[in-house]
Amino acid sequence: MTKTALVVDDEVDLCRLMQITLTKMGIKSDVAYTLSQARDYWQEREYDFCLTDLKLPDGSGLELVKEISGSTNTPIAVITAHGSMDLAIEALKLGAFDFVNKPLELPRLRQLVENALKVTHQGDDPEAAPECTPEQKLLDSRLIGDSAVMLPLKNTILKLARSQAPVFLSGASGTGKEVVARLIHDLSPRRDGSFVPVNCGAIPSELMESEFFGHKKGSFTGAVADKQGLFQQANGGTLFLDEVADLPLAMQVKLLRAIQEKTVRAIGDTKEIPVDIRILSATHKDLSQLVQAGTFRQDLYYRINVIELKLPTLNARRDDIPVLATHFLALIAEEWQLETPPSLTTAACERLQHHDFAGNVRELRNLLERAVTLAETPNIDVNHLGLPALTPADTEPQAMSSATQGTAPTAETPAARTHPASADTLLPNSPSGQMAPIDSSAAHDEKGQLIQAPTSASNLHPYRTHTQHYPSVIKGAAANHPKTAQGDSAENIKTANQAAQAPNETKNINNLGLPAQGLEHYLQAQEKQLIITALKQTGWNKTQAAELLGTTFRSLRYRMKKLEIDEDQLE
Ligand SMILES: Nc1ncnc2c1ncn2[C@@H]1O[C@H](COP(=O)(O)OP(=O)(O)OP(=O)(O)O)[C@@H](O)[C@H]1O
Repeated sequence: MTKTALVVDDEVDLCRLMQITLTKMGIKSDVAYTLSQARDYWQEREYDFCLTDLKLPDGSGLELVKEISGSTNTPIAVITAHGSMDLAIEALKLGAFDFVNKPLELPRLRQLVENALKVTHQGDDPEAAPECTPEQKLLDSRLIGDSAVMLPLKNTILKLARSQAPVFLSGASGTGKEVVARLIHDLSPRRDGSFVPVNCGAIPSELMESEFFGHKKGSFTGAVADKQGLFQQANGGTLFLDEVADLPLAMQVKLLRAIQEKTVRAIGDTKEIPVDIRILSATHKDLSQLVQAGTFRQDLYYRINVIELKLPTLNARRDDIPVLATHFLALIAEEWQLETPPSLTTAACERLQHHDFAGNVRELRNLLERAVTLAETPNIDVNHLGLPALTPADTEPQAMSSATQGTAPTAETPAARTHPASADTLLPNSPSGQMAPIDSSAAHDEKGQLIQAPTSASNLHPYRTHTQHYPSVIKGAAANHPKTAQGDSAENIKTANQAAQAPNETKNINNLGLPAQGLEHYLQAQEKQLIITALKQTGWNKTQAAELLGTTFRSLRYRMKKLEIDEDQLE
């Protein structure tokens, strides 16, 4: 069916130019020269998208943005006078899909229109129930959790995916910021382009400019060939600036310019190259505080933080722990090629729901990996979790709410609501922890039965996040960080497998289920393995590994010395 557009601008020549461009793209369009005319057209007819100037004779195009995006899913883009970035940002905040600057550059206009049409293609099947759309299915299979805080978050993600606005993902470490960033990209009209994640804290400052913008051969010592920067790699797709707070100030200025101008210039090059990217960014730090402290530029903050999406801590959504655990156990079974998928006993599941997850979802996953490693059978019980026994006081609603760091409902936590278990049932080796076969698709059995990991691999994550491929960073930083290149998902999986299978020390349990060579030896082997896993995940960056392990850099360095962990010997 022919696509249709409404063009709103009072400049007759410009309208003609836009109409000709649209016609060449096979799109029929109506032109309105005033706000009221635009409203009339909008009432009378249906359009696939709208393109409006902001300055109209009888009002502001922002009003139209508010009206259209508030009542429909139809994308509306705005045309802004060159340099009026503030208005463009306001339009994006109000729900505009994208903006284009005057004087109009036709390639940019065509690109915008193509993206708008891709948005309108999404959810084209009017028969499909909202929960059955491919977008919703993808979202549900990758962002696990349907607690009260997750449902509105998922709706917002679907909306944000349709827009081109920069999104800033905030939230504590391990809450899933990278998972969400990937989802926004994969659900967006840019999904056919690349998703380029970059850990801003991992690039040595002297390599930063070359990493982001590229360089020409011979532009500095060591530039033996032309190199494409991350901006160009992300062209047509999404650039995800992870740990954006760690950008040095000098780089912040250059980044701001590239984001505003939508052009980059490689080191040693004379010409600017246009790039079409969407910027997503994230940090677990309080960026507004860093702005106040003067270590993060206000203008860049304003530019990347057009829309902020705050991810809840795991403590604030304890209802999701069973379903997350099921998901991770299925992943572990798949990745480690375990014959029988592991499953949690009721007691173990309840113990998890009472744990204070300072490391959020990542901690849950790591904890389960350790538990599967420790358990001799596929049944994961409380004693495999390595968590201290709960006291009756721990299970009281007040104690639970104090563990939520103020983010969960304080009067009555979700955990307390769903699992009004007595302290007895939460103690290790509770008699309630018996195996019982249940429907493998059930995330949590309300009768308090076993949590069983599904055997189907249909909704498994195709990747393990946190330490992602950063191809450009890796190549550039290789000289300084030779191990970074190995920090990819395959390596993570291998490391996890090693943790599960390889070290004889960790498996060295006698028939009585006790460490054959004594507790001390056994625990040291465990400690060593976990530290190596963390170091490998961070490309042997000790600061980041310490953070992953919830310890300090000094303590990690001390332990590495004590346990004789040496990068060179291990590789
Ligand atoms: N809702 C979720 N569903 C499934 N897996 C999740 C979810 N949230 C987080 N994870 C998993 O938890 C781990 C940490 O997630 P992620 O790296 O996205 O967190 P983050 O907030 O970006 O952390 P950091 O700030 O430390 O970079 C990953 O293994 C990820 O796959």
